[in-house]
Amino acid sequence: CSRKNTRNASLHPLWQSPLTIPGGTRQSPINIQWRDSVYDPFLKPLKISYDPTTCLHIWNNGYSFLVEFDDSTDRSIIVGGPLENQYRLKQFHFHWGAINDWGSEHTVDSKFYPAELHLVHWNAVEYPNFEEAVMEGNGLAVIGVFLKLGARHEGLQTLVDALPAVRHKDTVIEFDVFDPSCLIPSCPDYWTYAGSLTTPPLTESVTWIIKKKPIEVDEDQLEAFRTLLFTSDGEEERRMVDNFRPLQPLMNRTVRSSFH
Ligand SMILES: CCCCCNS(=O)(=O)c1cc(S(N)(=O)=O)ccc1C(=O)O
Ligand SMILES: [Zn+2]
Repeated sequence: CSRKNTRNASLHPLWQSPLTIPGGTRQSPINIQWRDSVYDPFLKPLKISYDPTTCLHIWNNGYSFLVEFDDSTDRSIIVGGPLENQYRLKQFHFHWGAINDWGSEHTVDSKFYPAELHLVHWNAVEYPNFEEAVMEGNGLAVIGVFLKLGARHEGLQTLVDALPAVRHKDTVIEFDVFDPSCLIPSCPDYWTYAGSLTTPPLTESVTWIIKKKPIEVDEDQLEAFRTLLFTSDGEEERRMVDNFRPLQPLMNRTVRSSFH
């Protein structure tokens, strides 16, 4: 995908909040320049163990659609990789574009993918709840997975089939069994860097783990994302597209890779 200068997400109504928080030194998303990333032989493989029955519901929160999980126990966790502790799965969501030329939040060598999946986890070893973890430098760990146009993704289809039920902001549907590991590439390679939430409160509390390999989804599945609405039932409809934050300055950060 080539970078389009018509990508005016920074002017998008979604981003009333400041593009970069004043004094922010580790904001997300960023461009990952492959040749500038540094192989770290001490990075461990990321261990992912999700219990599909911890899945609760899908809801449209007016930014994206989120699949939320029961994070009251350690049944769905990640450990290893760059992480000192184990982190509990809270939710996953996506960012996507109006067209296939852009949509991801992170870029690789300035290339955009049409969409990006984020699996949000929090450090339940050191913090009592998610809200507190959101405010701490090592509070969150988000796995990022790029989506590229290709073959239909059967695991994603069960999610896509539920989207009409959450078309409007603040609608929710029960979704009681789903294993999100089917959305994560089997290739173990990832980049990792210290960053932030890409939506308010934009806190600098995220250890980002960005998978090198994308997953493939087909055009119909991307189009299904674009049928969602930012707006509530009864409001003038605004299609939920381009729900990504513009790229932020790398500043004094190094992106590490788990691979040569
Ligand atoms: C207590 C305030 C939490 C705000 C952030 N919530 S979150 O689940 O971490 C999240 C992360 C992200 S992101 N892109 O992973 O930073 C996007 C949306 C949300 C959300 O709340 O919808
Ligand atoms: Zn996100």
